[in-house]
Amino acid sequence: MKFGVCVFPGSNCDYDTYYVLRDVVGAEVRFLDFRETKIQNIDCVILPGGFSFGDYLRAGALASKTPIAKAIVDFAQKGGFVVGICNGFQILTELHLLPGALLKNENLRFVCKDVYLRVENSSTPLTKKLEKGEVIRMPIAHGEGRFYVPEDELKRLEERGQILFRYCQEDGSITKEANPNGSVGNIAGVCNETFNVFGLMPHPERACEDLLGYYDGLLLWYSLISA
Ligand SMILES: NC(=O)CC[C@H](N)C(=O)O
Repeated sequence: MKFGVCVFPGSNCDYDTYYVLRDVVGAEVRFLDFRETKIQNIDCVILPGGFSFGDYLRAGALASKTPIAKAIVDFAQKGGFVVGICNGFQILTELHLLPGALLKNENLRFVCKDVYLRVENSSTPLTKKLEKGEVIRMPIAHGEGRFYVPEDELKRLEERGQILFRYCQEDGSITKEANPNGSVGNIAGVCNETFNVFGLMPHPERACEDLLGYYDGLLLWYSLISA
């Protein structure tokens, strides 16, 4: 599987993602500039974390108006895999490739900490190496991560299996205390109806090496490369 990592002005997880895919996972990967108009010879596009265009207007809003964003919509509509991490997730909701919106955190603060995530659907290309109900650990670092969808849409997402991860306690219980930003239903990650576009606020690329203290993020990349 060939990966492309998008680079916007203000991206700051682009090199981490590139490094993990190339040096830890051993995959083929190249950078994609935000001015590019076509995505060729790539199987999976990663929209990395960061502060694209300084988060002006809303996080992800300006990046969603770039040439590469238009190409990503086309690529996704043709069935290509797209993964948005944190700011990438925000860009994908702005593009309406993923449902809902990411609002300012409930406490109006930037939150940077480790979280536990419960796997809600383990039969998607991003989660197939995980077990349903399994608890994994990764860091978060965001100011606008409160996932919101109206009640009826939330129900539809649950019925279709589009919820990938929920913030939980270490034992997997879903509680208000485990929710770092006030996301509806403790939701940390979702996918589209056709299971080829994925978004999550936690950072799997920062959880791939023993040296950093965790490696659960690797399971997501291994899932994708075996998809
Ligand atoms: N780590 C990130 O990608 C940060 C996302 C975004 N800039 C926010 O603060 O919400």
